[in-house]
Amino acid sequence: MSEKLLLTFNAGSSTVKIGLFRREDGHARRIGKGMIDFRHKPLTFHLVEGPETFDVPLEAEGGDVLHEVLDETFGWLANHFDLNAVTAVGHRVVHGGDIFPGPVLIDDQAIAKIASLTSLAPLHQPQNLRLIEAIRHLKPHLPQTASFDTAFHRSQSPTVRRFAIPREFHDRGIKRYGFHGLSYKFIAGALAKAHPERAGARTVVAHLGSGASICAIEGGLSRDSSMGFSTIDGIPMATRSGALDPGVIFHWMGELALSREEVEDIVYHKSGLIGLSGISADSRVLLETDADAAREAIDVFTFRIAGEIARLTATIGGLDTLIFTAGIGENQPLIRQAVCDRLAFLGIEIDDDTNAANAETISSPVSPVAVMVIATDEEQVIADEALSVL
Ligand SMILES: Nc1ncnc2c1ncn2[C@@H]1O[C@H](COP(=O)(O)OP(=O)(O)O)[C@@H](O)[C@H]1O
Ligand SMILES: CC(=O)OP(=O)(O)O
Ligand SMILES: [Mg+2]
Repeated sequence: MSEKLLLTFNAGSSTVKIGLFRREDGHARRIGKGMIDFRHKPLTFHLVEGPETFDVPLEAEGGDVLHEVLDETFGWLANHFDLNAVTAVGHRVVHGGDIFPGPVLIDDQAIAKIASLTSLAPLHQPQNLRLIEAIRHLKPHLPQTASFDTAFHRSQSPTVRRFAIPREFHDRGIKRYGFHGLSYKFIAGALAKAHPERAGARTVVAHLGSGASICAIEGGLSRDSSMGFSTIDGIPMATRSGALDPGVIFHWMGELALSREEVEDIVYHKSGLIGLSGISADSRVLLETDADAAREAIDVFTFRIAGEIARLTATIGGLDTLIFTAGIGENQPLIRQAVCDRLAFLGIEIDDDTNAANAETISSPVSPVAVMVIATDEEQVIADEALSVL
């Protein structure tokens, strides 16, 4: 058995993306990918191998124990790949707090530390831990590694990271961490590779997926981001509110006597595009309907994105390159157009044809800010980081 494979898991709030990589002279080369979307029951495993895609219905139901889902998923993967060749598993872990400055090999101690950060990312961290435990259960001999979303943002200055609250809370971890770091690390690397002349410039990256955030990058380092303490912060998302006046929370809990769970459910699951429109959490659907509420949802979304890009531009003292990425950023010309129209005061100008084609550079030749579309690949970063610690 000469071939060595590496498996990666990218567990977000509602999906798990699986990557399969071949280890080639210290590099990880992607050979397959899959996705399970926990929003849709019965669960299906969406598998991509080269140009082919397969949608496989799963019998397992998910819930708190993922062994069964993974066992079934491995069964299907084994039809396409030699899983006996898998020599390691890499995970995205959303919160590394101040504990993890970079990727680690997972052992009991690391698991305990990851678990200690659960209260800081209640939606993501338990899912990440469940996956790690499920792999330990199914394949106890396989080494596992963790790559942290927060690690990329540790280069932000104390001024950026501090909330204007009493100092004692900052010392107890109530500060801005930032997320989607694996995606931003990938984009910073891809920009440096494709356009070394742009790599050192002032860059803002808009990661617009179901979860969405924006990051200001300078010289490949994170300087500021729209997400701070939690994954609710910043711009509105598919189902999350984005930044919200804390007075609204007091009103809900005080005047309306809603419980913490009810408030959490509103801001994490019932807000953003689904809350604004009452129609769908998927911007594709909203762009295709004529309903006023759908148009308004997109307007609020692009208004808040443009506002945040402007704020981040102030953090890095100007803007040379604006990059759109993730599901919406990579595939939705109308959203990119609407955001860029709102940023026309920066001189930004989009070319309609290249924008419609999702081309790599979509700004017009006269635009002083280069506007780009780069596909992100968080799994590639997980795989590369896994190899770096194994
Ligand atoms: N091919 C596509 N065309 C248009 N929009 C898309 C496409 N793929 C994904 N999207 C949009 O991106 C969103 C999901 O983005 P993604 O980056 O996969 O999110 P996440 O990782 O948070 O699950 C979808 O809700 C949809 O609005
Ligand atoms: C950090 C975060 O919100 O992740 P996701 O978009 O994968 O839910
Ligand atoms: Mg994601």
